[in-house]
Amino acid sequence: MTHGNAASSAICSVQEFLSFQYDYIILGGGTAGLVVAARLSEDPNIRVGVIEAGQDQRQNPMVTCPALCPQMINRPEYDWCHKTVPQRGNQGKIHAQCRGKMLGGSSAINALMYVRGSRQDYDDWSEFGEGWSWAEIEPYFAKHETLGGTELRTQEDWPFMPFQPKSHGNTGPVQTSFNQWRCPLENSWIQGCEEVAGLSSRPESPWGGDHVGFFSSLVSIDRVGVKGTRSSSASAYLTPNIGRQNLKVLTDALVTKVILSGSTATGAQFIHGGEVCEVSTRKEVILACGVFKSPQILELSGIGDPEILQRAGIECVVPLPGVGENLQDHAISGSTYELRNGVTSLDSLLKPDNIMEQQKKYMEDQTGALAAASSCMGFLPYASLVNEKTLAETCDMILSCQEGNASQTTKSQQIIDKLRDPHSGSVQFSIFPATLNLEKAAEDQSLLLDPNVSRDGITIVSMLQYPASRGSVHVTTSNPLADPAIDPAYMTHPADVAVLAAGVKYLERVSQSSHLRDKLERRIRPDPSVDLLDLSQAAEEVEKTCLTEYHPCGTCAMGDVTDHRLRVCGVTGLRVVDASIFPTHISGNIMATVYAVAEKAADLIKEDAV
Ligand SMILES: Cc1cc2nc3c(=O)[nH]c(=O)nc-3n(C[C@H](O)[C@H](O)[C@H](O)COP(=O)(O)OP(=O)(O)OC[C@H]3O[C@@H](n4cnc5c(N)ncnc54)[C@H](O)[C@@H]3O)c2cc1C
Repeated sequence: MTHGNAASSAICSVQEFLSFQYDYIILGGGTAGLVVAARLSEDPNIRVGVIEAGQDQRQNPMVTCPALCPQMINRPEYDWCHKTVPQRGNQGKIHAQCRGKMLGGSSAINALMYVRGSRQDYDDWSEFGEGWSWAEIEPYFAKHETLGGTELRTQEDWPFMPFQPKSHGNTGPVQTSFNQWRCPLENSWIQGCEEVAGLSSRPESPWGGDHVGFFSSLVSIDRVGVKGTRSSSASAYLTPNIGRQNLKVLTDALVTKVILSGSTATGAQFIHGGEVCEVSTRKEVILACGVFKSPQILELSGIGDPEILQRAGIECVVPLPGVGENLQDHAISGSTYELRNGVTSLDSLLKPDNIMEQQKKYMEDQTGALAAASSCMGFLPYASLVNEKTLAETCDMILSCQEGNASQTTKSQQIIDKLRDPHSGSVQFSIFPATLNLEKAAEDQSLLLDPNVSRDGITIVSMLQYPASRGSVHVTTSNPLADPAIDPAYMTHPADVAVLAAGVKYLERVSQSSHLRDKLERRIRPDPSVDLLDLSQAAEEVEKTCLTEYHPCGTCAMGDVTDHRLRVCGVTGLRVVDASIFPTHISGNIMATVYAVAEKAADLIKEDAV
């Protein structure tokens, strides 16, 4: 490993960046992009250039202090602040779509929950690309991770924080840990969920391919090195390699297209300081601009559906109709409750005196609420939430609404199989120990935390893991400065409404469980007049209040847009490596899977270079 001159930095001026010849150009220095950059530049003979639209925020406390992440949302210095088109399945609402705009990308703005999908999710992926089964991707989870500080779990919390060391890495760049600070109500919620689901045990190893059940999850927070700080792809993969002479990173540079010579990618065009610049590559261009911008850049480069490109005034160079299709997101819906007198949540911690105490604690020993993230969660099979008749009706809805090509038919069948599977985590649940306003937050996520609470509250949410709805992201103009049209198509499939409603109904029962009922004063949202135990009323609510879990994926899907080695079909020298290559959604939060995809992609690129 070459670290070069310690005084030099990979982050450079545009003049310096343009003065080099690169073997690989990576477009987007986000979660996946920086993994690939770090792995490829391990060979000192390989020169790697990264072009990132955002800035270097690695030392900014907003990024490094875990609890401050909500404050970055909807601020253009951190967030792309995308908007969706009006959502016809959600009363025409325009949803905010936050994406990290800085080195580290969304791993630098996200809510830090460290979760992996189920074994079956990746086995299903292998139907769209050889080499992506659970057995084949599992080593790349361990490769990116170091699980630290497990000895810091208190005796009381220990039973709620199960893990098996064999499922975790201990030398990877991304630091994971359990929360040290937790809201006292979290364990009661876990017990209430278990009581209603009839579960007598917790998952043994939630990161080992089976996470059905309830537990306090890991978070991407360092407890060992720079204690109490966010571990992002920038801190994990760039900071340790910042002195490499063969790695150059340009910030504040907006990629506008991939340069093609015929159907071969030869470089990239970008705008920096108002100037249009071009950079060429000897080997490959790696597109890692994320789920919304990677398909946009392909289309701006003339790769995509000829009709869509023609409408936007872009000449089609490589027809590839799957680009920008297959957008899938996890949708959330849930309820907010006021707590009884004497029962507290994060709401009281946010009061001025308490927050000052927490700030002092964070400064002193990097612990307390500011060094924590929301992490209590669980997964249940849909088949366990509804009776056989409702299950059959939901599966029939998917069968009868089937449209599209053979790949979409396979995807629909996989969803049906998972909904029927009594061991599949097809619905995720979580508790946010604060009063949230889910209804307002859909349109402006900075309004998620309700500031005007007289009593402490909690919000419990249900999350659809295998959406049957399919949305899209497409250019509407050849102007690279304009956002693409983002349509997640929330709740446009009746099966999605049915699954999410069943989750909301289950949580209403949890609120009445013996572990919670004497701690909750009343439900404040949805209005108590709504009977959430009635599936049709719960369905109306989810159609009204759903919003993103921040997990959009699938817009340059493996099998449709890329091959199994993530090479763009019909183009030489161009790969996509980010959340857009997911062919189908996974159960759980997706950052860990993006890291694993990027680690595996780096190996594929190295193998293909030989
Ligand atoms: C608010 C929020 C909360 C989340 N919470 C969690 C969580 O708790 N747990 C979890 O597992 N997942 C979470 N996620 C999801 C997860 O963080 C993302 O899915 C993942 O990080 C995406 O990685 P990526 O590499 O695909 O894209 P990104 O990390 O978004 O990287 C794309 C990069 O490309 C850059 N870029 C884009 N366009 C251009 C351009 N034209 N030119 C140059 N650069 C460009 C961007 O600035 C960015 O740096 C959350 C996401 C968000 C936004």
